[in-house]
Amino acid sequence: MNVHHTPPVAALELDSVGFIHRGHTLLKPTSLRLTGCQRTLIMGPNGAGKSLLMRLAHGLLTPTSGTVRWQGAPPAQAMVFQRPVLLRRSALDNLTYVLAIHKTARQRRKAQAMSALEKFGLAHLAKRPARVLSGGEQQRLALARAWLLNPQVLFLDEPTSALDPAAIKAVEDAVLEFHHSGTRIVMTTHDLHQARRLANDVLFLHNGELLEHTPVDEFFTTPSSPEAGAFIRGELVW
Ligand SMILES: Nc1ncnc2c1ncn2[C@@H]1O[C@H](COP(=O)(O)OP(=O)(O)OP(=O)(O)O)[C@@H](O)[C@H]1O
Repeated sequence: MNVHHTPPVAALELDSVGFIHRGHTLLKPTSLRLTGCQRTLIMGPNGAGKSLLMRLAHGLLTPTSGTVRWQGAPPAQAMVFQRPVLLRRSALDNLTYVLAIHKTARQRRKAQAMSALEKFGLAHLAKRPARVLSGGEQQRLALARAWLLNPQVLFLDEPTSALDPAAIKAVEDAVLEFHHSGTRIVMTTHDLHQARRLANDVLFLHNGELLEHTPVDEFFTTPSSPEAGAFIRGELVW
């Protein structure tokens, strides 16, 4: 199945990236740089601008000011959403469809798709309509689909917020699997425990402003903004 990459992933640079909608500043000018094969967790209360920042970084939204730039060739990217968008087809066909779009030879599609289903513990559900799968199974199917794209950067927007602990564990294991194969991870979460488990570094947003970009240990032990401190203590309600 996928031949995972070894070349270094291009750095992503945001230079004074802002987003204003109908006169409201939703993201204040934000500059940051993501390099290497890190797991970056974007944290902050509801409405802080986490998803917005991620969509701008992924290129789903165009900033109203500033620039989003890859240093070098833009890498293969995939994005996993809070609620997976799946086709009204079987789990297997959701995957072979993606392979067809990416022009994988017809005779190789089924084997590759089955291999991805196996990797994410879904082989026994291959024939089941994707839309009747449980929330956790659907999310794993979305991850299997992303795996087939062999992304160098994987963006995940609160992929576990609707899941129970066992399903959360399965998704987190899958995220680590991507990372081990050389994929940079950029993920939003509300969950402090999840950030401690997964993050190398943390981006902390509050009211549309990036207040911190720090290694995870530093974020939890010596946050530099009072807002991050309050968030960590559970005092910043959302
Ligand atoms: N494309 C858009 N057009 C207009 N407003 C937007 C757009 N995307 C997000 N917003 C607004 O920007 C603000 C930040 O939204 P965002 O979804 O980024 O927050 P968040 O930090 O991810 O919050 P949550 O934790 O609730 O998901 C919200 O007020 C939202 O309504």
